[in-house]
Amino acid sequence: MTEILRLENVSKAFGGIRAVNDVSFTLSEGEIVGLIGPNGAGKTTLVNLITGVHKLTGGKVIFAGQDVSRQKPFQAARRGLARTFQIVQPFPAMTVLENVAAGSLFGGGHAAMGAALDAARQELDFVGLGPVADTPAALLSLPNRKRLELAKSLAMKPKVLLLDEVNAGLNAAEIDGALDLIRKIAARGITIVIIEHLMKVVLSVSQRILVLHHGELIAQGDPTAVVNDPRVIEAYLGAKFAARFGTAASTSQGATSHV
Ligand SMILES: Nc1ncnc2c1ncn2[C@@H]1O[C@H](COP(=O)(O)OP(=O)(O)OP(=O)(O)O)[C@@H](O)[C@H]1O
Repeated sequence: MTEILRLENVSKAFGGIRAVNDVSFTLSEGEIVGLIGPNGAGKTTLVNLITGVHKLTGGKVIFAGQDVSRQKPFQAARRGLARTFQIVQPFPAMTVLENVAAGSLFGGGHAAMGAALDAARQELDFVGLGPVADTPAALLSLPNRKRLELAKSLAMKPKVLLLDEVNAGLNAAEIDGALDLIRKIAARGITIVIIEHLMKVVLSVSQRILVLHHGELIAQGDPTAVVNDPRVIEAYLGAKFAARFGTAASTSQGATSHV
């Protein structure tokens, strides 16, 4: 598989707090990777480091072979590093279509309005919002606002898409729909990093899982092996969870790596 993103010993300190500490991993084109860890583990900070929102205290971010450690957020977006936010905030008075076209213009996918609107229509059809393209964004339901957020990111022509709790607040059926869409996005060759607290969801969609704890990457690997990893159980999952979900452990022992 072709490498698209590599973090080398990435760190971020806020004063005395080491929010991210010496984290290294690589992502391949088109893979879906779950990023998990307790509250305050450093997940959102890591996304902010990858997308140029925060300056690195140490280490390097390499995107498509290029050192992008010092990039600004707009440069990250234009390169194809897109992200969604925990709280979805569309421009409420603009239509659904206009919101997505704005994403396309910002991301540099299309410089001209006509081309941006065409791309926006395509992405709205892809996420299933074609029929409500001319509706003001304020009138969308929560699941549809989340789809809108995805369409906006896709209009930026991303190569890597970082999804920060994209399923929060959705019911089981809505989550299934969102996961189908995430798989369809990955099938286009876009790499997906999904931050998610619902383990059932992470396990059903991720090909690989990264575990952060106190800013450190304590394990990475195959989902079954990760949920059976004693360090991950102790730091995050708890023994009760492991007993429920970890039964297939013996088949893939050794697939995690401690770092
Ligand atoms: N801008 C900031 N200034 C100071 N400290 C920060 C800042 N952003 C994050 N932190 C601290 O860095 C640590 C990691 O926070 P972060 O939000 O990245 O964790 P998280 O894993 O995303 O948590 P959650 O699951 O609750 O969203 C926390 O101790 C947090 O208080």
